[in-house]
Amino acid sequence: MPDLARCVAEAYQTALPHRGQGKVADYIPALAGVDPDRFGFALALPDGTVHTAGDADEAFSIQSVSKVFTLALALRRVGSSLWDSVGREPSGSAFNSIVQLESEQGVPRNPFINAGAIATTDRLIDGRSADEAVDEIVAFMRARAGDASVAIDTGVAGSENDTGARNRSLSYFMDAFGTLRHPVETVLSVYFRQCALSMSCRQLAQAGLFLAFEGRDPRTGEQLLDPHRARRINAIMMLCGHYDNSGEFAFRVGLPGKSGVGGGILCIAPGQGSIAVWSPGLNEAGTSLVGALALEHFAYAAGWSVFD
Ligand SMILES: NC(=O)CC[C@H](N)C(=O)O
Repeated sequence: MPDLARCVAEAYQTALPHRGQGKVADYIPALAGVDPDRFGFALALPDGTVHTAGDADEAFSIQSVSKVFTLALALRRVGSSLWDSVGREPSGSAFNSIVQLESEQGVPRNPFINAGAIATTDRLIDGRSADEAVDEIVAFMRARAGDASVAIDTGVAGSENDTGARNRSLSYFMDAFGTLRHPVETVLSVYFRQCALSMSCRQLAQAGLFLAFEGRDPRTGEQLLDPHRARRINAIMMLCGHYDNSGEFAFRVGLPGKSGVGGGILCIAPGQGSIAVWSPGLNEAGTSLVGALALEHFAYAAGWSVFD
């Protein structure tokens, strides 16, 4: 059994000299001002232990990492009929690409590209108001993180709404094909807010634990999702979690993961634990450069790659 506290410390120290590398996302103005030198790491274990390093308690915008949780909630709510609205193949394209939507009749490739996440959120709403859906998401994240302070950063959500031409284009294009069941602005009002959830590495790592333990929160014993659904979410994270950088991430880290343009990455080590890292400098595909480096080192040191 590896000394996990030491693996965390070593992964952090190994990636630390690279802090500040990469480019902070600036297409959402509220994210542009985040300090590029921030770097946090948290490993949550099933017995409730959390090993941390660096800025692990500072809240950041989880952005597309939220797509993992809305996928879980949508599957819980509408079951396998979700797959009428979205596929589960890697796209090989950028997170906000529109090109495949035209030739593929408005059905996005997978739930982790923006179009697919918007389609997933549409199904999660399931006839409710946007606020009711957001309340469910926030309540779920608070319960999973074990922390009632988890909240939406309304400044970031407003900024996304103000600069949301691209996401509106994706949504109206899907709407034209009949993919969406609710008005575009209702769906986007949920989507922008889920992306603007503000959480720390410690909170996020704890929130991911149920995915490492077959849909069951190992701390409370609650079965939150059918085991086969948790397994499938991990499969989609492995193949699609980093857009056109998913192959590289699997090659280097070997764990299901999901990145967000806020610089956060959630990684699931099935049967072992859940890891969250945060550092705002991104590689070209929008994945945290320093975060991926730290995860690569950690997975290697702990022997936790699913291919080990
Ligand atoms: N990759 C991301 O994190 C993108 C999320 C962002 N809110 C967007 O929709 O553009």
